[in-house]
Amino acid sequence: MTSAFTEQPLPPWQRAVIKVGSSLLTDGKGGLGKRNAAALAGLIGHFADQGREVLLVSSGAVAAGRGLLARHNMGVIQRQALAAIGQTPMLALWQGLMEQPVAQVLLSHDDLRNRRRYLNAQSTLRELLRIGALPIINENDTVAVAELKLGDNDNLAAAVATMVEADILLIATDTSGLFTGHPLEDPDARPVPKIDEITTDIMRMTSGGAGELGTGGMYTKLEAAIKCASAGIGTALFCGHDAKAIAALAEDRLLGTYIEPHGDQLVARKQWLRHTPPSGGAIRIDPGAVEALCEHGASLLPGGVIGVEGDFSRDAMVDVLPAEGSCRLARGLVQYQSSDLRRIAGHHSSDIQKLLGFDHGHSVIRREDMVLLAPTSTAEF
Ligand SMILES: Nc1ncnc2c1ncn2[C@@H]1O[C@H](COP(=O)(O)OP(=O)(O)O)[C@@H](O)[C@H]1O
Ligand SMILES: N[C@@H](CCC(=O)OP(=O)(O)O)C(=O)O
Repeated sequence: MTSAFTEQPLPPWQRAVIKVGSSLLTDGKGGLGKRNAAALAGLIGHFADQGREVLLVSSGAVAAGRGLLARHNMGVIQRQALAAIGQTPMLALWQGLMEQPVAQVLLSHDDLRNRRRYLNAQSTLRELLRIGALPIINENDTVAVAELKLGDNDNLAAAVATMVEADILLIATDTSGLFTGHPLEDPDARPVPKIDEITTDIMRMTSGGAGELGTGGMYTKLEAAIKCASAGIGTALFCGHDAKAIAALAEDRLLGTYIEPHGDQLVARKQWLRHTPPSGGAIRIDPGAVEALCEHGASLLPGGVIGVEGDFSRDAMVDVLPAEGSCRLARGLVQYQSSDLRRIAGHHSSDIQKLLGFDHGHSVIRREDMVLLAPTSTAEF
């Protein structure tokens, strides 16, 4: 077998989701071990020093619980109980290694399917990044009934990457990347450094299943990569206990497998925004806001809103119109429902909390949620 991957450059990124598998966080005796976590924490700290944003999806709660209670042959309920026991030590492990505050975020399948809970999770994650905390995300194993369990953190990591519009998903596991067959069972297995598109032949390479401590093996990692690719996000698989692979990442190089996204994330998102069905609602804005949007590519703030037409909910697709006339300037996903927007229209963003008693952020429509339509716009999109 040719076991060696060679280094390749990674595309530039500003926001990453890093997923760490259980196998990397154990000590060989069934409990938590900190050696690999320390190296990965160092890498995350290095990225933070560079001003880049990282969210961590960490497995290891069940493994940590099992280390404390030495249980074997577990069914779902036993795993859920052990996850509840192990979640705190797992989080404490990371907190002990990080300089920045860590934030526990437990998500379930339900949270991702329910629009309101999804949006709240999204806002909280964005706020955590804004204040410089490290979100540490795991599945909420205790409440997830078997048929609604996400089941593996690879797919959870892809959902989080899409939710926060990450530029890249970095998956740390116990093998150097994808091989053409199971690296321990297939003597002819060769490394696969780069994948343009995940085909059924590529999925078949993962039939060997997971390692002793993992859940989905390479199969769920490729599933995650497929989800990310269609959202314009690249995925990198690397070995989290290989010092060379970690050193390479610190220099924006990859020793492992890179799975290309299908297209430019921004273009894909703007395309999606352009074609999302309208809610029938509209927002009228003053000339200063027209200039900010169309010439400077700014977000729409409440101060520039002079009229709200129709009734719409938070996250509805609304048209943005000038003070008079029906020529649409832009369209976008609104952060405040129409009744709340009427109350904050014309006010400074810093007054939102006082006026509404809550705050979904300082913008009415965030730049990344908006697409410009006016032919005279000089701002991008
Ligand atoms: N084609 C393949 N290439 C590499 N690893 C594979 C392949 N097929 C199965 N595997 C297994 O997948 C394991 C990694 O997945 P998993 O055990 O779920 O790890 P994690 O805990 O990091 O999620 C590897 O250790 C290996 O045993
Ligand atoms: N939520 C579980 C992790 C499940 C999981 O996907 O594990 P892994 O395949 O090691 O990433 C735990 O914390 O133990």
